[in-house]
Amino acid sequence: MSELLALDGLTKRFGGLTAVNAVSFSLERGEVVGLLGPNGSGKTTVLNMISGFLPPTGGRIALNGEAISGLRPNRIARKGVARTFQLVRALPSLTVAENVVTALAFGRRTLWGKAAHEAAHAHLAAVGLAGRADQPAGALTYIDQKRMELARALAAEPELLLLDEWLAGLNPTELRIGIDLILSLKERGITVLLVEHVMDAIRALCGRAIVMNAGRKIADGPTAETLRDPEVVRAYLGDGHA
Ligand SMILES: Nc1ncnc2c1ncn2[C@@H]1O[C@H](COP(=O)(O)OP(=O)(O)OP(=O)(O)O)[C@@H](O)[C@H]1O
Repeated sequence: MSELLALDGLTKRFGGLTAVNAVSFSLERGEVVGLLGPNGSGKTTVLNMISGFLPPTGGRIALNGEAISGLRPNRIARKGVARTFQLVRALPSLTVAENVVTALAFGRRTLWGKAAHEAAHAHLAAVGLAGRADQPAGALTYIDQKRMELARALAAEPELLLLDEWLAGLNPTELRIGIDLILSLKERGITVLLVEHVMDAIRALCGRAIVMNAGRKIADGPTAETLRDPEVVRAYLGDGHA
């Protein structure tokens, strides 16, 4: 494996609040890694800095050895980083396929016309939405909105995919489908960093887990071991989960 992403001393301050405090970690190509921690510990802020939605206050981010810290989101997307958001961002009056076509404009290769529609259909098929391509996005069920969001992220042909609580709100049957979809991304060689509170999903998907508390990284290692770490249990899981 080779290193895809490296964070070095990454810091974000909002006025007097240090939301992310000197966080360092790296991701190897092909890894699926969980980024965990209590509410407000800084996880989404880390994703926002990697994807360029927030400029870091300090520290460095490198993708494939190249500094990307502070670049704008569209530049970072073109270098191979895609993300999902905590709240699904869709254009409800457009069709499902059109929603994916709009995302293609922000990817690594800009596609137009027939090529764009063919690529959109391929991404929809990959997430199990082939039959819904021509429906309005606003008519989709919750799990299908999630699938569409994933297809939109895949439209950027990412090397690194950042999932921000993508599995939240799914029922147990849907959760199984969601986990299988993320596993299919891993099989395609996509590196995934997922912020998630669903521990069953973390255990099923992530070989490694990184845990944050109050802006700092407090643990980083094999998932089972990390979830037993006394500091992680105290700060995040509570005794019931241990
Ligand atoms: N744009 C912002 N301006 C000011 N404060 C912010 C901003 N974004 C985040 N924060 C603060 O930074 C801290 C970390 O927030 P963040 O959303 O990164 O946490 P999180 O670990 O993702 O939490 P959750 O699990 O609830 O999503 C919180 O105290 C939050 O209120």
